[in-house]
Amino acid sequence: MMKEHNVYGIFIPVITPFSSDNKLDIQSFHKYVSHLVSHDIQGLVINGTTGESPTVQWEEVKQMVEVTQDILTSMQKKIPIVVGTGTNDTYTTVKRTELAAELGADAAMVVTPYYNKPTQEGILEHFRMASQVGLPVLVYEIPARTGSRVTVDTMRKIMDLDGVIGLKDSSGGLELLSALMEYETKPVLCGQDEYFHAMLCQGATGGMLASANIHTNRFIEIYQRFAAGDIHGSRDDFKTLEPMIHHIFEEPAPAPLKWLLTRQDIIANEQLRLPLMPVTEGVKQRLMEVLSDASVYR
Ligand SMILES: O=C(O)C1=N[C@H](C(=O)O)C[C@H](O)C1
Repeated sequence: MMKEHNVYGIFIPVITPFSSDNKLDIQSFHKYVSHLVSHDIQGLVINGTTGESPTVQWEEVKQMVEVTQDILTSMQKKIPIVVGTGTNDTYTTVKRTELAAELGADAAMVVTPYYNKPTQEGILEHFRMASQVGLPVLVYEIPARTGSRVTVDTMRKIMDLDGVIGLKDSSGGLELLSALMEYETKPVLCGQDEYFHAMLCQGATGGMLASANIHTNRFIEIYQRFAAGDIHGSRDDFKTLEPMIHHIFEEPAPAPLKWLLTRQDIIANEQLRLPLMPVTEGVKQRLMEVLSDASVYR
């Protein structure tokens, strides 16, 4: 199981590949995860936003976790598998966190409850219940998607819960992170790709970055250069990736990413489940402008 000291470096949130008839394409998943695991990544996240969690069934999550475990065993790699278990219903979140623990996941990623707009007290209780399951919990704060924002005060209380090992901060700026850094806090991963370098400078211990599915080694190098103290060099490297990151998030995720992975022949199909739609020609064009063919296939 994951511990606080494992919350650093580059975590890759994986996409969920579908066939053209909208079934889980487990063959593509196998090829794709084997490719990712061949890089020096710190961990994988199944059923995150990038994994299209709102339209993925638990049975499919189970299959993806099992295939990932098989791949890690056969490649003799030991990296944590984090599973997204959070919903806007505390009972279901607890149930899913229990199921993830039974599956042998190393941690659960629990998003702030969305849509029903709970009070700060309700949000704290939600995380208290999830953290009592016994599987380490990574808190996932993403107000732009959830419709609720956790205050610094509440986040500090959540981070103090025994079963919580860290935060994935997709809060949309540096305010939450800098406020937490004023106190002793558990590790925080950047979950907002365009702020990756800025958040490292502010004290983040790494990133959970959908865009690191592409140019994975460059993201790892940026992290490693930063960790070795080369702030300016790592920033200059990161700047070269910013246009790609911008276009990967120009339309709802993970449509642009699925298209790129299909182009790279890593997955068979860019299919998404409705209501998500395939990436438009305009974004494809702009992505191709910033990624020469040679660099896309790197
Ligand atoms: O997969 C995720 O979960 C991620 N969520 C963030 C978002 O939805 O904006 C971005 C991050 O790159 C991955």
